Amino acid sequence: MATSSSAVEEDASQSKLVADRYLKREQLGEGTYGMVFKAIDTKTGKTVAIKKIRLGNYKEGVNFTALREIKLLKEIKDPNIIELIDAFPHKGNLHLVFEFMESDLEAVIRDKNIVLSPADIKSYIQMTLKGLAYCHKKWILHRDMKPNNLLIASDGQLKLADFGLARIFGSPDRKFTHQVFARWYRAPELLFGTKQYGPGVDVWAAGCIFAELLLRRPFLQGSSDIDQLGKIFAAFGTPKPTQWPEMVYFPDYVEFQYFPAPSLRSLFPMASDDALDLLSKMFTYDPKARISSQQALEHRFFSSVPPPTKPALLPRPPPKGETLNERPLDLNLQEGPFVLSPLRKMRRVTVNHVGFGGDALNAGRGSNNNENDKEARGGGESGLTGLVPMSIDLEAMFGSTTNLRPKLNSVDRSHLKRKLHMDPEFE
Ligand SMILES: Nc1ncnc2c1ncn2[C@@H]1O[C@H](COP(=O)(O)OP(=O)(O)OP(=O)(O)O)[C@@H](O)[C@H]1O
Repeated sequence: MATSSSAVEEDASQSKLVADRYLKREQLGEGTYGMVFKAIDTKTGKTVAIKKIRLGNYKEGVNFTALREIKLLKEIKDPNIIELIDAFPHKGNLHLVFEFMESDLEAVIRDKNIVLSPADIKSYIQMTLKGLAYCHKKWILHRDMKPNNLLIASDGQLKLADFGLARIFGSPDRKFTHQVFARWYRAPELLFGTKQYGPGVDVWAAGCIFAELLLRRPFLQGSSDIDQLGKIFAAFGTPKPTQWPEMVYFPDYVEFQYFPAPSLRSLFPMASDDALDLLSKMFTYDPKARISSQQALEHRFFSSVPPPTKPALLPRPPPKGETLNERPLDLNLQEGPFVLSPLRKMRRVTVNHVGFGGDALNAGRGSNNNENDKEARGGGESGLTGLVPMSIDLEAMFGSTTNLRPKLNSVDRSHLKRKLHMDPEFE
């Protein structure tokens, strides 16, 4: 996304120059480590994203190890890893400058106008695994893989963002509202509190992202670490010590009621046999037996038909910051004219998607209640429509699994707030 030199000059008069090089533009958002701003790199004319990391949280400042690791990150060059262009301290904050990315995988998954074909899903998950394999080869773990950390460039390339930051700046604090969602991608060994983990944690998370691409909603949405484990065990069966001998020695190990594994096919009815085989290997409990990112790339899923879609041809949401005005007018998205005569009937009909194909008509819901609307649109939490068949709801299938999963159906309010862009404090 290059900017002409005249545009740079014009901008220079309006915006603030940071570190004598970057013209600061609007704020893009705030994440675990601090604010992110859009900026123009006057040296290259390119648009960049600057992550401003609050050093106040790191009492001794960034130590030498951290600086050495940041230097290492700058040397990572791979088409599926976001490029760290520059790093510098400014006014007590550390600034990390990254290439600017138009979108992210979370936006793709949530965009109801996007239909993802099996070839598209294959392409997105292949790019994810390629980025992971590159870093794992260099012994760098991500540790915080989730769809909004998988950014998408204007040429369709998916790039892993925030690589290595968890190691440098410490594991993100799960107290932050925006971090709660990362739990859904956490491997069972992390949930059991082990401090000795490896690249398998990223492979597990990639498996969750693969599942989310297939289902178009987060796969296992735990409301606490224990609930997350319960949901994992309801999906894949409670692990037996013979299956995963180290499990019982983990610091936070708790014994769960035995629950047999349902068939993977019942969870992902539309996935190919190859996709299911790869998923089962990514979701192997014992991290030592779990498939590696490189082995996953070599799995027959990627060589069987259909071939993965070329990145440039992948369906993508409109770039960030693009307003509806810039898109073709869609009358379905607009409010129609008001009715001036008294209403005879205040009734609205919405369609509720239940499981796959089990649509039920749901009449008379209030139109101003976001949560009701979301629920009515199907899936509760994610509010996704049945663009692709939804998976079977585990509880609906297996009846009472409440011992395993105490809050299976509870809607995560903070997630809703985030998805609806509401203030986390809002009640
Ligand atoms: N390289 C980038 N290009 C464009 N936008 C970016 C880039 N990096 C981050 N952003 C945007 O800035 C915002 C904050 O990003 P950040 O990565 O700090 O947190 P997050 O991904 O929202 O949450 P978390 O910290 O939990 O991962 C998000 O909207 C993100 O899409």
